[in-house]
Amino acid sequence: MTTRLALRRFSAIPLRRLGDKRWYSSAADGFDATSSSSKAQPPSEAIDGFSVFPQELPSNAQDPSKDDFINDATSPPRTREQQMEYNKHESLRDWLGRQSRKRSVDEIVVLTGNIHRGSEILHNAVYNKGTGFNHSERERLGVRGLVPPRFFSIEQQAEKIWQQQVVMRESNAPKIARWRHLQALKDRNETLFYRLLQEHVEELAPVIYTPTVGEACLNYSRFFRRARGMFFTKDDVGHMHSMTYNWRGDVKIVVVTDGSRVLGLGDLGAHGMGISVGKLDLYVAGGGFDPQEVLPVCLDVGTNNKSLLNDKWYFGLNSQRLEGGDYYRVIDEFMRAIRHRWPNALIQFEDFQTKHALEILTNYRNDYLCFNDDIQGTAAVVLAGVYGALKVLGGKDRSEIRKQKFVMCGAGSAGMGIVAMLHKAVVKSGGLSEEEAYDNFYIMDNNGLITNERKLEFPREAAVEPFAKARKATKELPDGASLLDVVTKSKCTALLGASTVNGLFTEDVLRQMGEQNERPIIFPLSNPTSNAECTSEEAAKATDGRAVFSSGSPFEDAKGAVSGRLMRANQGNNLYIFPGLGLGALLSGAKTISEEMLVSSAKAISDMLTEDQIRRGCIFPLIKEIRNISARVAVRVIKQAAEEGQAKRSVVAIIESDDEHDTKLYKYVKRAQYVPEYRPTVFPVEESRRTVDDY
Ligand SMILES: NC(=O)c1ccc[n+]([C@@H]2O[C@H](COP(=O)([O-])OP(=O)(O)OC[C@H]3O[C@@H](n4cnc5c(N)ncnc54)[C@H](O)[C@@H]3O)[C@@H](O)[C@H]2O)c1
Ligand SMILES: O=C(O)C[C@H](O)C(=O)O
Ligand SMILES: [Mg+2]
Repeated sequence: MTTRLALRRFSAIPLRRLGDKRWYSSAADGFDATSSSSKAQPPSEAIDGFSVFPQELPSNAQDPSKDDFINDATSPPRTREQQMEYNKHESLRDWLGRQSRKRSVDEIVVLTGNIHRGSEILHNAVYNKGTGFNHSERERLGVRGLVPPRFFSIEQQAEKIWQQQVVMRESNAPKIARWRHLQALKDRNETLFYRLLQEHVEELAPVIYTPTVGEACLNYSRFFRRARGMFFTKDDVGHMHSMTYNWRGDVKIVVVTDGSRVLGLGDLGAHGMGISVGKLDLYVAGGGFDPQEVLPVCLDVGTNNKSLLNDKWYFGLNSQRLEGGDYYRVIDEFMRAIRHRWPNALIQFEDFQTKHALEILTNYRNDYLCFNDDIQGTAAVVLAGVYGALKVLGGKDRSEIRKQKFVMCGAGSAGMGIVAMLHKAVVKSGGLSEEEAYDNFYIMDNNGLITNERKLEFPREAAVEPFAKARKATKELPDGASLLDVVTKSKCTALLGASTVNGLFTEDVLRQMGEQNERPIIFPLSNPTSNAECTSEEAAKATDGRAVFSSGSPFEDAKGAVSGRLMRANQGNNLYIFPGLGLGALLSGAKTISEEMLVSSAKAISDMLTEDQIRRGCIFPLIKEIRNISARVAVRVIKQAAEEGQAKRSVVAIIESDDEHDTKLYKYVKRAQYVPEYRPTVFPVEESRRTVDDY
C-alpha cells in the first residue's frame, strides 16, 4: 500500500490504468514492488534512472467509440498501426530514432502486468515473443541471453511456422498431427498462433476446428498438455461464483458445453472442452475478439459414455450424467456466476444434447445475452445458404424461398432450429399463411417421416409438434415413410441433413433429387466428415455436377461423371455466423440476442456474394474473407439491435448521423477487431529529460 502511494507521488505516469493489478519491478531497479515496506524506493531512484512500471499490455481491439482510442505519441502503442510500426524495430533506440532523433524520454514502461521477468515471460504464451523480442525488451525484461541472438519479426516467424504446416500438408501428415503442431504453438506463443490462423484461415480452420477438432475431442485427455478454459463440475455447486475469480481478466465471450453431443460424435463428457476452445479460436481469428477476453468452458456433469468411464486416462468425473433438477441446478448456478463476474459477457451454448438444448435456451434467452449455436447459429447459416442457393438458381429475390419444398433429415436441435427459421422465412416472404407454409416441410427422424400420427415425447419434441400436426399421414406417405419415398413423392427441391448418419443420402436418393430438379439443393450438414450424409463426390456424381451443395464439414469441389461439370462444395457451417453475431451483439451493447438478429446475419452473408461467385455456384462468400464477413454480419446485428431499442447511444448516434452510416458502422466494427500483433512490452513515456542517445 505504502509502496503504491510512493509510486503515486513520484511517478510521472498516471495510475488510472493499473486497475487492481500488482505492479512489478525487478530487483535490478533496487526495490521490491510487491513489498509493503515503507522503505520501498520510488521508481525515480531505480538504479538506471528509468522506472520499470507495470501495466496491462494494451490490446489493439478497442472500443472505437471511446475518445482515447487514438494515442498520443508518449503513451504505449495501442492502435494496431502503432504496434506494427513498433514491432518493425529491433530496439527502442532504433524505433525512437526513426521517429525523431531529438525525441527525449523520462520513463520506461514495462508492460507485463504482474508477471515476473526472464524465463517466466518466455514461458507465458501471452507475453512470449520468442525471437521476436527486440533488444530493448530483452534487456528490460531480463530475457537477454535466454533467446537466440537474432531478432525475427512476427511476419518472419509466421512464415517459418507456415512452412512447417505446408511440409506436413504435402507429406500427407494426419490433420491431427497438424492440430497438435498448432496447439503446441498456441501453448508457447498465442499471438503467433492467432496470426497464423488469421492469415491462413481457409486452410487452418479445418485443422483447429471442424472436422479435426472432433478427433481431438475423442482423445482430449491424452492430448492434454496445458490447461485451457475452465471446468465446472457437479461437485462445484456452491462454489462457482468464487471460482470465476480464479480466471484472470475481463471476459467478453464464453462458449460453454456440457459435452453431451459433440458434433455428431455423441457424449464425450469433459472432452467437450475441445469444442469450446475451437469455437473461440474462430471468434478470435474470424471475428476479431481479443484472445485475452474469451473463456472456453466445459460443464462436467458426468458422462454416460462407457468407453470414457472405463478409460483410466479420462480426465473428467467418473460418474453418470446428472439428470433433472440436479442438472438444471448446475446450469443455473453457472449462468448466475458468469453474469455476476462479467455482467456484459455473451454466453454461447454449444453442443448440448437436444433433450436439454432448447429448454436451456428458453430459460435464459430473455434475461441473458446468450444464444445456442447449434439451434440458432446453424439455422442462420442454412438460411443464408438457401438465400445463396436461390441466387445460384437464378431466383429474382429472397421471396422465392416460398417455392422451395424442404426435406429435413434429423429432428434434433440442429434440424428443428433450421426448419423453424426456414418456416418463418417462408411465411415472411408473403403469400402463404403459417399453416400453409408447414406444407413446404417434410421432417424425418430415425423412424422415418414424422406425421400427425407420430407419438411425440414432450417436452423434448415440442419443436417438432407443429410440423408433425400439419403433415397428415397419407396412404402414399404414411408415418415412417422412407427417405427415397419422401423425396420422390414430395417432389422436394431441397434435401437437408442433420441426422449424424453417414451415407444417409444414398445414390438412389441423390439421383432422384437430380431427376426432379434442374439444380437440386443438397445440404449434408452433419459433422464431422465421418458423419456427413453424403460427400461432395457422391452428390456431384449422382446429379452430374448440377447440385447446389453445402456440407457442415469441408469437402473438395467435385465433377459430374458425364458432363465433367464442376460442382462447388460450399461449407455450410455456423462458423459463418457466430463470430460476427457475437461481435455485433457486444459492440451494440444489446442485452439479448433476438431471432431477427440471426435472420439479419443470414441476409448479410448472402448479400456479400458477388456475381462471379454466384456463377461458380458459391452460396457463401469465401471463408478466407471471414473477418470481413464477420464485420458485415456485426453491422447488421448492430442495426437490428438499434431497431429493437437495444443499442447503446454511441452506435445509435452513428446510425442516425447520415446516409453513409453503413460505411461508418463497418469502419467502427473493423477498428474494434483485434489484430494478432505483438504488443509492445517496453515503452518510453514522457518527453522531458533524456534523449534517445541515452539508451
Ligand atoms: N453444419 C453445421 O453448422 C451444424 C450445426 C449444428 C449441428 N450440426 C450437425 O448436425 C448433426 C445433428 O445435431 P443435433 O444436435 O440435431 O443431433 P441430435 O442427435 O439431437 O439429432 C439427430 C436427429 O437425427 C435423427 N436421425 C437419426 N437417424 C436418422 C435417419 N436414418 N434418418 C433421418 N433422421 C435420423 C434422430 O432421430 C434425431 O432426430 C450433428 O452431426 C451436428 O454435428 C451441424
Ligand atoms: O461445430 C461445428 O462445426 C458445427 C456445429 O456447431 C456442430 O455441432 O456440428
Ligand atoms: Mg455445435
